[in-house]
Amino acid sequence: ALYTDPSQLTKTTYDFVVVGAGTAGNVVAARLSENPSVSVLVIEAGVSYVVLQAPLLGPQASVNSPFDWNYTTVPQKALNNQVLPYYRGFVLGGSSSTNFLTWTRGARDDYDKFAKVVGDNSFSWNKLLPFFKKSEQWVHPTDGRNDSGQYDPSVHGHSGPVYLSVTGNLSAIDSRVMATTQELSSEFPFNLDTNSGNLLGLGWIQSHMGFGKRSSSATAYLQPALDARTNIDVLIETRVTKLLKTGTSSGLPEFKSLNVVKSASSTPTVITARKEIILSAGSIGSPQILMLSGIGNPPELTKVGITPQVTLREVGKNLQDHPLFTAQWKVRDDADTFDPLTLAGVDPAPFLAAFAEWNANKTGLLTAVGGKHMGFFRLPNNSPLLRRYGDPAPGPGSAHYELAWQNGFVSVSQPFPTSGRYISNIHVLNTPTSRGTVTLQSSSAFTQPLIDPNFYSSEFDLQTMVYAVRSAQRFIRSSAWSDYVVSAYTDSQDMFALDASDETIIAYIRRWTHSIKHPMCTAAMHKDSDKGVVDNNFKVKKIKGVRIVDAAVFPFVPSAHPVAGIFGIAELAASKIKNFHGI
Ligand SMILES: Cc1cc2nc3c(=O)[nH]c(=O)nc-3n(C[C@H](O)[C@H](O)[C@H](O)COP(=O)(O)OP(=O)(O)OC[C@H]3O[C@@H](n4cnc5c(N)ncnc54)[C@H](O)[C@@H]3O)c2cc1C
Repeated sequence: ALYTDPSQLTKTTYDFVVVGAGTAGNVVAARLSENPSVSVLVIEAGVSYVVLQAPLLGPQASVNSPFDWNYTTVPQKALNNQVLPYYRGFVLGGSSSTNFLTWTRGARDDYDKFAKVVGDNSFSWNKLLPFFKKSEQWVHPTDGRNDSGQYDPSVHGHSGPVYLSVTGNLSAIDSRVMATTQELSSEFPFNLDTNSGNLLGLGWIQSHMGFGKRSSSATAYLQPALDARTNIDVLIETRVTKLLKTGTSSGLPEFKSLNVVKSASSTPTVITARKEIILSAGSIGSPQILMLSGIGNPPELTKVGITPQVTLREVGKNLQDHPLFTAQWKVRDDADTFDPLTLAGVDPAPFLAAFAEWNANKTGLLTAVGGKHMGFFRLPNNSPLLRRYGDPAPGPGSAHYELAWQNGFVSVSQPFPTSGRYISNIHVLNTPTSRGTVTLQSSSAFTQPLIDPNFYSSEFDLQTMVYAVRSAQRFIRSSAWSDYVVSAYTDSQDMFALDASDETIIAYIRRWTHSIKHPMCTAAMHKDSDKGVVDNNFKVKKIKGVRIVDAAVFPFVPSAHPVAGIFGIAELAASKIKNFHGI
């Protein structure tokens, strides 16, 4: 059943207690509850999800929204000391209910390196592929077009819970993008399916949506489990404030209870797990809960008035994220872009009509995300950057940077213009070498932690983005765009000038970079007992009774968008936990 207050629970002891009904938490909870003899409670700080389902409205789900934690970063030195918004889902489904729906697993090399770092072959690409497939169900796009030639069916799942498709509604720029892959095939080769393990090249964007709607871990895993089973309960709008030590096991402190509250002033209710607590509160929430429980780096805990209980120095360290910025070109006034729906101050009629169509039939413009293509690329082998700094990529099949094209004005940081037609380039750094932190600024679970992604603290990261800009410039100057693109947009004019210096490009990057919202690795898995926070079975080191299953456990950020990988890793974790308990 679904509860909104701890006082409504009919019991406070369950076999498994999952903290966070987010992307990974719902996978684990749903899989564990497949066994009717097992009881599962999922605790979620955020709210119920029902809205947030129209794919094109993805970005509206997070910005200043009640479905988001509305975190901010500490001032970013390399970004002119700007404080950035740092979005995280605060809702059933977590960030899979508020994200931009892009579904990429990453490269075969990313996971083969993962397996090496954690000393467990189950994390290699070949061993993970069945779990990636287990989470997905390929469906055809809502516009009814034939999607063959736009993905490879053999590398996808066809009966899993999460709907996956190439996005509906072809757009005016698609044929020009495809023409560019032919004209500049050595720099931008076409890749039939960037989710095949072979990530590199330019392909059709795949999104976690089906039948015109977002498919999240709430709609795909949690809701069906709640509808069909009596052994799973979900408690929403309730925050876990700390884990409680309940005894010792094999000489280690055991934490099998936790405190939950409705608000900062409520008296905590204690909830207990007979078997295990699974932390799936995400890369900010999971380390925060560990530190609030006295598990972390002792001097940092003492500083905020918390008595250290277990020394695990890497809790909250190793934060990795992909920086991103957008830049736009003005295109012909008669171009068929989505700008009439999205620009600031435009006539609301086209949007209202599109929304009415989506509401009635789940068809139309809102069923598509803003871009149809993305590409994953590497610095050239002879790049001076690789000579100077070494290659941080997990392997030669991993991407250093990503470019994507949107059929209209898109930005995560710039103000929107009020008129015109545009194409937007998205630039992402996929192998960041900067490392950040999540630390407590108070002993209260209601004070947001200090989040420092520490963007561009490494010169490699900044210079790779400069290379990405020059690459995007070559793309749009190919002949496919000569009768379409008019000029660079005002903000991008200097940067996209043919003779732009590195300094000019860097000034733009420092001004407009934001997070792509992929924070990971803050409770990293490592094979050595004195490194990282969890072992290869997702168990928190030096204590008993707690595992972490979410984005925090990745040892390094994959060289693509992470959500598909998180679903796959959560499927693997659920299978490991079930095997361990023989359920
Ligand atoms: C706006 C946005 C856009 C993104 N776009 C993409 C994209 O297009 N493609 C992609 O691959 N990735 C994208 N991402 C990233 C991706 O969605 C996340 O990395 C992923 O969903 C994280 O999964 P998770 O299970 O680690 O955490 P989450 O899904 O965030 O789940 C954590 C859950 O724990 C809950 N929680 C936290 N603390 C507590 C507490 N103390 N008590 C109780 N509950 C708690 C949270 O409310 C949340 O529901 C985006 C993220 C955002 C926010």
